Amino acid sequence: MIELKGVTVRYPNGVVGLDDVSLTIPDGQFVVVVGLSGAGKSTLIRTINGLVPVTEGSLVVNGVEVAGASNRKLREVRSGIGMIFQSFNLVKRTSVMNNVMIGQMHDIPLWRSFLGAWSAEEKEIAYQSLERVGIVEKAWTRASQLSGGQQQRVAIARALAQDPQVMLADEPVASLDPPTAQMVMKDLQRINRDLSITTLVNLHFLDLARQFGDRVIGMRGGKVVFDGTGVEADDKVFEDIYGRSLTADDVLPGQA
Ligand SMILES: Nc1ncnc2c1ncn2[C@@H]1O[C@H](COP(=O)(O)OP(=O)(O)OP(=O)(O)O)[C@@H](O)[C@H]1O
Repeated sequence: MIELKGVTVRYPNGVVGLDDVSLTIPDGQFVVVVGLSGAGKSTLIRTINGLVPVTEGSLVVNGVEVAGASNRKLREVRSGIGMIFQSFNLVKRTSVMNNVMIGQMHDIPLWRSFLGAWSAEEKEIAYQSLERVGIVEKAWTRASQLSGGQQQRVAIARALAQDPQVMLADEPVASLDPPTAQMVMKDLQRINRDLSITTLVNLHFLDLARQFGDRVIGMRGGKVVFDGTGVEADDKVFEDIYGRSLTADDVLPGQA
């Protein structure tokens, strides 16, 4: 479970990234977070992962208080959280397999990961993770030779190999074409349902948010301004979240 109570995040330059946010995200929920650029979506994800310190309030992730936590505690929290980024963040010049192995690295001494001296069990976990995203035949391909959608699948497999309780995805489909964006969102949804991994996905396309958000959280100016289901999130709700009328850029191209 993820629980924020009155969480405010103030960056060192004085900008408020989160403004008195209270949220409870039960285990296994699939949550889509929407809002314009600068609304605080990335700050929310980075705060849950302990990368940005909580200025005020309480944030408990899987039973651990993150606000004011020691580096050791933060490492413990992070080991249970898989991260997915817009830009995939793979090591491009090495194989898919090695990239996925990096997901298990918090359990593996660094020298072994450099030598690629993986145990049979570690390899099995990596294969299973690649199977979950349907890309096992690419295990020994260099990451640089994959399409964007394939790279994002490898990034998802890398996160899965970590055996996370929570998955945080920051604009995971923003660099992908519309059909590939659909496929990657379906991968995330299927994994959430099959493995009950609590999943938070930042999105800016409202049609994807409606389609995939069992729960949609709308942010504006660091505050939660909507919290409901994808079905409830009609155009009026999105206009309130965005503080403006909707435009063609707000939907995935080809879906309008
Ligand atoms: N490291 C930082 N230092 C100072 N201010 C920051 C920092 N990171 C983000 N901010 C500010 O915090 C606010 C929230 O930003 P955040 O990146 O969380 O928004 P976002 O909704 O994820 O937008 P985007 O989709 O553009 O990333 C913005 O005003 C932003 O300028």
